[in-house]
Amino acid sequence: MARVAVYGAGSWGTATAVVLADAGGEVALWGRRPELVRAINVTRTNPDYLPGVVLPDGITATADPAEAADGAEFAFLGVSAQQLRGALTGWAPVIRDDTVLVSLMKGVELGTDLLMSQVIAEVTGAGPDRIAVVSGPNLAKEITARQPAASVVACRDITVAERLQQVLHTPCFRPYTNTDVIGCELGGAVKNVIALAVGMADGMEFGDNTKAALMTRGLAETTRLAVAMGADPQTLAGLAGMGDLIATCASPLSRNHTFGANLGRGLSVTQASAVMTQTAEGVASCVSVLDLARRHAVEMPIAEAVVGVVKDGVHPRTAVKGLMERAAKPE
Ligand SMILES: NC(=O)C1=CN([C@@H]2O[C@H](COP(=O)(O)OP(=O)(O)OC[C@H]3O[C@@H](n4cnc5c(N)ncnc54)[C@H](O)[C@@H]3O)[C@@H](O)[C@H]2O)C=CC1
Ligand SMILES: O=C(CO)COP(=O)(O)O
Repeated sequence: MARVAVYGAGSWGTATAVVLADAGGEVALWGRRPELVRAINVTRTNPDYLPGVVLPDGITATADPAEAADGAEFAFLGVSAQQLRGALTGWAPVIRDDTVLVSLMKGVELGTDLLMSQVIAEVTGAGPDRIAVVSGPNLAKEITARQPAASVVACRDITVAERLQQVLHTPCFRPYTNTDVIGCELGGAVKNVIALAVGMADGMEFGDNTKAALMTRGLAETTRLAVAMGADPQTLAGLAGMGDLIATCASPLSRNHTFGANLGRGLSVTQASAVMTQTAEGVASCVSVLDLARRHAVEMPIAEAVVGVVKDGVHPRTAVKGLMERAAKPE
């Protein structure tokens, strides 16, 4: 039986703990608020993030990072991307140097433009064989309802990816291995930005043609960036790319889509932020994504339009007009 730690008792950390426990793992779920940890252990639910979902017996919550790390083969990291560096700096001293660090996050660090695997490497000094990523079309609520889903587990060391696949494999959750860590991470981070754009289109009551155009051209610009950064374009055609883009852009459960829809309906960024209780990673990461694009001389017009709306106060309708007025070009 695998002994694993999950750091972050939010929506996705908790849902991942459920998958790991369903797969037979003994799971220590670290939460930063002792009152939530107590509530999880007493009620066997996470009332703040996944109310109504009964947590399997294999999960024990703790507020002590050392207790969570004790004997863990894998440490899954599930806080919001902009908080990872600070949080991991606190946990790193208690995590054994043979524990594999697994990013659950879909964001790019502001200021450094680093992917989460790169932040993990920088903070802990771990090599590529100790850093992995889980990414794919995995909306937490559907996962905890045990609806059939697939995902990607990526590590440069395929044997580590295969072991990770085993510890996450359940009758409802089917992980595929990959060694393209950067491609998987970029697929996850950039689809959040595209989902903001699709959400805006929904909020402005545009129809499916608009959404299909944004998703398809969004995937094209994601793939351009990923290839420029050394990823395999096939990764972006898979679950961590197209798969996650479809789920996130289509689902009202997506926080990024919801945030974008509120902007499209006319809310300001401040108003849209005020009604969010969970993380919408694209809102911060769009800036780092665009930065990466500029550094790698890659055109990302949709990401640029999203940054215009989210950071520079451009009206979503003006942003659409800007996209439509771009010079005509071959596909
Ligand atoms: N919810 C979902 O369906 C999925 C989410 N993800 C990704 O997982 C990551 C986490 O998202 P969610 O769990 O959904 O967000 P969430 O908003 O539900 O939870 C975030 C968690 O991070 C914790 N946290 C925030 N700042 C912290 C800090 N400084 N120190 C320690 N803990 C801190 C919060 O207490 C909370 O437990 C994101 O990158 C998201 O893109 C990936 C796949 C699915
Ligand atoms: O990553 C997700 C699904 O795969 C969740 O998307 P949101 O963060 O937009 O809810």
